Amino acid sequence: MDDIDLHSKKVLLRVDINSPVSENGKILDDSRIKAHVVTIKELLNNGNSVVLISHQGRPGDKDFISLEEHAKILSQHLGEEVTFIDDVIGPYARESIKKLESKRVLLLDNIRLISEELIEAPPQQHAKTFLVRKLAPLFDAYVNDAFATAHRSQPSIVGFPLVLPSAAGRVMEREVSALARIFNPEDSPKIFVLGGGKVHDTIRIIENLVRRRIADRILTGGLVAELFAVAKGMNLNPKNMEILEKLGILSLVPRARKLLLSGAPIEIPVDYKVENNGSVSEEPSNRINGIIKDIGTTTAEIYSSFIKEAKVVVLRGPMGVIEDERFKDGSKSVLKAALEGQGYVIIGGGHMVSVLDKGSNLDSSKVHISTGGGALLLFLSGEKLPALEALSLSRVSKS
Ligand SMILES: Nc1ncnc2c1ncn2[C@@H]1O[C@H](COP(=O)(O)OP(=O)(O)O)[C@@H](O)[C@H]1O
Ligand SMILES: O=C(OP(=O)(O)O)[C@H](O)COP(=O)(O)O
Repeated sequence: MDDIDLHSKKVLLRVDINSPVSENGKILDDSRIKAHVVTIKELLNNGNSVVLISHQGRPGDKDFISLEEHAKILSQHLGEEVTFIDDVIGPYARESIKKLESKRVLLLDNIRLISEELIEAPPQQHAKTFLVRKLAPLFDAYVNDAFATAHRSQPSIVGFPLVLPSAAGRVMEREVSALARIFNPEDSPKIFVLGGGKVHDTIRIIENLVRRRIADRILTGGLVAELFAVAKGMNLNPKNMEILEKLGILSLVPRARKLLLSGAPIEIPVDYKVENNGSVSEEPSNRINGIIKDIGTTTAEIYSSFIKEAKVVVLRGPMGVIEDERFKDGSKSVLKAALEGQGYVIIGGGHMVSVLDKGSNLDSSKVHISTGGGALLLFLSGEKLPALEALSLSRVSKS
């Protein structure tokens, strides 16, 4: 933001306020919303008017909701009114942007309401989308503060830097510089605790970690663990297999098997917390009758013993269905073990971060809480992030 003129301009600011959402559509954790206040405040203090864009969830998922509640929460943290615009690239949004006065803030609705936003493609292609062509002419500059979405080559992330003066926001800058500084490939043992539901992203991350020999041990939870359990030939029972099938996770079994046969240091749970007709119990991994909802107590204890020996621990994605209080224990256990251990701890992912005890005062010299999950891990595993590549293209094209 120090490299381009951001004074008294109209600025399009891409943030990532994608947050964990309860079954009834309420925001469960506002960490990501709070994180962007620093960038927004700086832009407003320099006389800019700011239009925010972000996604929430994915079409078809329960957490794919409007950003109206996000605007209310952001207004509280910012201490300024954030006007929610019930539109994205239509005439109402464009007129509101044109009329926006200095030092005011708008938040457009969920950017993934625009079908183009779900397409992954190079910056040159996305610069020609309706989304970019409708919005870019209304702005003087584009700032990308969405580190947590930096791994997505989608229009709102990579399409604008080729057509507007662009810069990284303060959250993006802080994450990239902090992670580059703290993540020393030489430190070992390095343990990765990988859970959650984005299994297609996570297997790609694990393949990178194994190929580059970055991880000394990978402890799995969530749906990631179930993939590797199936790959190991374990019988998870038809109910769990149906869930995995519906999510397209079973198609990843060959890749998981290849990783296991290559000797990748991947651990899977020895027991699970399951739900059966509404009741919760624990079952050994070789006799699963219920629907898997969390790792079991024995697994949590074993994982915790590994974690406490690590020099670096990276955790991303919860061990269980943390939207339900009954299935938070696995995630809480591994987080507790990491924070009590002697190693450096990096915690990422919207859902995993939401499990942290808000009251705990964490030692910033040994803990980095990232706003990113998949983006964090792909960055640590050595992949180039499309958002950063697009910003560097912008600098080249400007010069
Ligand atoms: N065993 C499980 N079965 C189904 N969903 C799970 C399970 N464990 C975790 N999840 C889901 O994973 C989701 C979070 O995954 P992900 O987005 O990858 O994590 P993060 O946001 O921390 O990166 C949560 O919605 C949670 O309900
Ligand atoms: O929550 C996010 O990623 P994460 O689940 O890896 O933390 C980002 O907002 C990206 O969301 P996406 O994975 O739907 O593109």
